[in-house]
Amino acid sequence: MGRVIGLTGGIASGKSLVSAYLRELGAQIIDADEIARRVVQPGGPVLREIVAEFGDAVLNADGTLNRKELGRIVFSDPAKLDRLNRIIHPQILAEIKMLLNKHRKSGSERIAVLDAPLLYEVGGEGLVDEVWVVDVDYPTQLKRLMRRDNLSEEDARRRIAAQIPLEEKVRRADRVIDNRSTPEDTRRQVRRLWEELHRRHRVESTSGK
Ligand SMILES: CC(C)(COP(=O)(O)OP(=O)(O)OC[C@H]1O[C@@H](n2cnc3c(N)ncnc32)[C@H](O)[C@@H]1O)[C@@H](O)C(=O)NCCC(=O)NCCS
Ligand SMILES: Nc1ncnc2c1ncn2[C@@H]1O[C@H](COP(=O)(O)OP(=O)(O)OP(=O)(O)O)[C@@H](O)[C@H]1O
Repeated sequence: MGRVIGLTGGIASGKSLVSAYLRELGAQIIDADEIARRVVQPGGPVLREIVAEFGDAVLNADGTLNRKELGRIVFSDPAKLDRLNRIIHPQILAEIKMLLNKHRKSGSERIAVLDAPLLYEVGGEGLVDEVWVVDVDYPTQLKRLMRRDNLSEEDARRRIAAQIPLEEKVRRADRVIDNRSTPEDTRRQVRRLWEELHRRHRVESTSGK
């Protein structure tokens, strides 16, 4: 009851693609990137702390966070990224814990998927029942990231380097989805894992676990 899968991987490895399929299959998606955007809304303590640390240059004229500018600052300097993480990660984690508790307490049979690029980096694997990692080879990841976010090769490499290496995440994963090939191929793997999860689940409930 209330089972939770942690979905992670590298930047631009294909988590959004996989979580969209999982949603179609009936999963309830909890999106950490979306939570990260919510906790920096104007008027809140997190945005105030960010401005105190990085200055007014990280604000748009309307008082919202200038994400592009903050991204430029933190992804070119690991010490600055660390300072941002110390401000924002505790808030993101608290929000995730609250949503997962709500899901578990609801008694819902629905499977929840926590889509969190930094699940391992923030020590969040203990919050989920199992971890699925979306894998891709480095050249493909780099190419897709540059194209999607319109980044130079150097900037894309830096963003990839700001995370635990994907090979390590793969080693730590319970299940791995290989997203090197076509979206259709990935969809087939996701469906197989989803069916396997339900088979395991049924065995567990009939054996009284
Ligand atoms: C620096 C910010 C403002 C840049 O915003 P931008 O809109 O350009 O990127 P977006 O938030 O969509 O993130 C894109 C991808 O970058 C990667 N990424 C984001 N934050 C981080 C980080 N702190 N460390 C390493 N990689 C990160 C993730 O793979 C994410 O999916 C933003 O990424 C941010 O607030 N980051 C800190 C919050 C965080 O850690 N988010 C991840 C959720 S656990
Ligand atoms: N199998 C695929 N074939 C071709 N392009 C793909 C494939 N999977 C994903 N992409 C493209 O690669 C980019 C990255 O994928 P996606 O946004 O799903 O990654 P993500 O892991 O969610 O990234 P982030 O960590 O930044 O949130 C997107 O532009 C997406 O359209």
